[in-house]
Amino acid sequence: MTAVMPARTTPDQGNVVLRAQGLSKRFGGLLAVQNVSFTQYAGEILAVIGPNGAGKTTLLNLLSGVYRPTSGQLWLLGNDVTGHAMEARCHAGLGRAFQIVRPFPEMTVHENVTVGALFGKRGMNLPQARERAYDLLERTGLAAHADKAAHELTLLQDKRLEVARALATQPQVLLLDEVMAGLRPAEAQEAVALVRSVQESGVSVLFIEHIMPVVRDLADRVVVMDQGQVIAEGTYREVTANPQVVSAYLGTETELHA
Ligand SMILES: Nc1ncnc2c1ncn2[C@@H]1O[C@H](COP(=O)(O)OP(=O)(O)OP(=O)(O)O)[C@@H](O)[C@H]1O
Repeated sequence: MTAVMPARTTPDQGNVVLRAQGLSKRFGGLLAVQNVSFTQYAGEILAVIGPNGAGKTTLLNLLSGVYRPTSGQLWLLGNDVTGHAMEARCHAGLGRAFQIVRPFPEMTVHENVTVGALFGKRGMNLPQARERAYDLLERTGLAAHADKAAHELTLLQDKRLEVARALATQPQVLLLDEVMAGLRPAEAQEAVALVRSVQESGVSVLFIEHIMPVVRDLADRVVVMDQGQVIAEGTYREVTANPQVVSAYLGTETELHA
């Protein structure tokens, strides 16, 4: 896969959008996430990678509020949101797009995004939400499909819809859970360009991804997890040269050096 990236937006390191401190999540006897700490800066695209079962999705569920942590704290835009439910985090500026795309299948593409706009921002009335939805369909390349039922979309269009729905909630931080999964390389490039355009619009992005060329092309910084813990953090080049990371990926199907 070749990189066709425009110049990167420089993250604002004086401005923290997301800070996790000692986050842990226990499922019975299993510590799926152990004492995870990281910081995300405004405008930054942060990737979370790691072999299967490393705890990435569980971490994302802790960030978005699907799970409460067993211990640890989370700050969003300087506010402690550790005890906040998903809806409250969404209203506070955290958006999420899921790996398994789940729009309302019988509603149109435009209606699906309108629902996102109504859900995210308190005080937005229906005409405003409908207009915002049209803007987002333009931005995500779905305008021509606005009146189709959501179930008629292709996989790539579904992913675009999921990003549009998450953006409709007006997030300052967008969480993406393997949104490139199942895409062909050319489609993944289109999805990469979309994520880059999201960042350029001022939204910080945290994403989980298994496809290493995507991580290399998109991430300003990479957090590597293995067995629930953060084992490395740095640029793509730094973490893929880290012996602990190489050893964590040894014997997996993922080709670490894209
Ligand atoms: N709800 C749950 N109940 C019990 N165990 C769970 C639950 N969710 C995840 N786990 C376990 O926690 C560990 C971490 O899983 P998680 O899905 O977070 O990893 P992952 O890094 O996202 O993996 P993958 O890359 O395969 O999606 C795994 O051992 C998994 O079986």
